[in-house]
Amino acid sequence: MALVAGVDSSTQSTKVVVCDAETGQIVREGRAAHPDGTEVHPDEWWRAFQEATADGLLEGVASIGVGGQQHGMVTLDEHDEVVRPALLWNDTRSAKAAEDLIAELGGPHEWATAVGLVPVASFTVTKLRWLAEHEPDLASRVATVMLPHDWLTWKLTGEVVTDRGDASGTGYYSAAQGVYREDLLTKAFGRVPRLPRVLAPDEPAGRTPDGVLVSAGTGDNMAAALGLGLGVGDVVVSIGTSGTVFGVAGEITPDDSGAVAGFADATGNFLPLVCTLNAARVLTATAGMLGVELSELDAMALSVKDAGGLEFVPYLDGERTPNLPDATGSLLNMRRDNMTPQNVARAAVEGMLGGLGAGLSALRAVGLEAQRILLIGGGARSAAVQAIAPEVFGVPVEVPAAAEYVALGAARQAAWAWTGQQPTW
Ligand SMILES: Nc1ncnc2c1ncn2[C@@H]1O[C@H](COP(=O)(O)OP(=O)(O)O)[C@@H](O)[C@H]1O
Ligand SMILES: O=C(CO)[C@@H](O)[C@H](O)COP(=O)(O)O
Repeated sequence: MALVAGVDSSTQSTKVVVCDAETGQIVREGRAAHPDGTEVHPDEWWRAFQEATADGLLEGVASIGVGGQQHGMVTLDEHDEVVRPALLWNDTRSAKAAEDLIAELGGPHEWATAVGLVPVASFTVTKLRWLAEHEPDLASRVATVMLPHDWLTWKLTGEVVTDRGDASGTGYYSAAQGVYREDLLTKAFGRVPRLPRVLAPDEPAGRTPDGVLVSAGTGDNMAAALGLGLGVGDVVVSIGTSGTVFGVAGEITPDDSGAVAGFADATGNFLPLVCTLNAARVLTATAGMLGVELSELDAMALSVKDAGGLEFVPYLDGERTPNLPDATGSLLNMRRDNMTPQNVARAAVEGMLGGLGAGLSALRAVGLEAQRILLIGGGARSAAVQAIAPEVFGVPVEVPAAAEYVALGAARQAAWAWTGQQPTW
């Protein structure tokens, strides 16, 4: 049986699936945790990849693809050594750099038109400006800039390559035109370091020393879209470390408000996407505060029909959409009669989903149709999330069989690169 593998190197962990190349059936899986924090040395992702694939997990695999958390700034010096730990998508220290870059180009509309997004701290371009301003000695050593999935692909193949999906999240790549905007990178960083070559969706990146083919890889949300085989009218809500709401569009959908990022997908289309900083970890933090397991949090939230007037503003890690990097969370409208653990549990689920509901409205405002929601990610396993989501979104919500859709999408891309045909599974 011919095998392909897909990797999801996301914020909290690495997951690997090995599939039958013809049917897509999963035959083996592995996983390993990443360290916590918004600044992580890329070696940790390589360690996690090796741990997740230990004991022959990749034995017999002909082709492998890597999906990775978007936007993280990986910097290499002229000897290909990592210059500093990567700043991740959820690191908000470059919020001021984002504001400055917006002003310097003439406003949000100019950015949305140039690269399909309006800078916020998450995007690579703002992290590079931060580096140039705050760590000029390190900045001067930077020879190459890449993203987390590019770095893993490079570790596997030695090739400095990326795909248009992940490149579209940098803030210096125009997916609409298929070109790097070196002028914007120069504005942010003062010069243009070596950038990964952007591969076509089915173009292989290269081979591992053992001869395994490696596909282009992509960002984790693009890989999830590929894994789900998204169609028109489908909107995905992913509840992982980030909360994302996205769908496939045939054309770029610029949004001057900055709520919707006009990313590219992994097939040649676009992937308008709204991202919040506070998703599954709102539930884990609330469960921790209440001293209960996640399953008990679900039971508590479902034991009441509403939160009794409590409103949980879930900005525990600051927020990206809306752009409030320094915000904190709040529990509002407390009264002696409504301060029960059950109401707090319910308010946490409602508050977290509320941010994603606002994301759905923002997607509709740029013209994306939403006939149904597909709910995925670790947080989609929550019974309370599954039950309350239809009320919040106002459209039918389907929960596909629990699976690692990012890793599956990466495996599907690996099969595509290997056979030259998009797999039918
Ligand atoms: N049953 C559950 N209820 C709520 N949250 C869950 C449940 N199972 C897993 N999670 C949470 O999902 C998150 C991991 O989701 P995942 O999509 O793998 O994240 P990421 O891709 O960002 O690493 C963790 O924060 C974990 O606590
Ligand atoms: O920044 C974004 C999307 O723009 C995030 O969605 C990251 O791609 C991280 O994803 P998860 O680890 O939460 O899956």
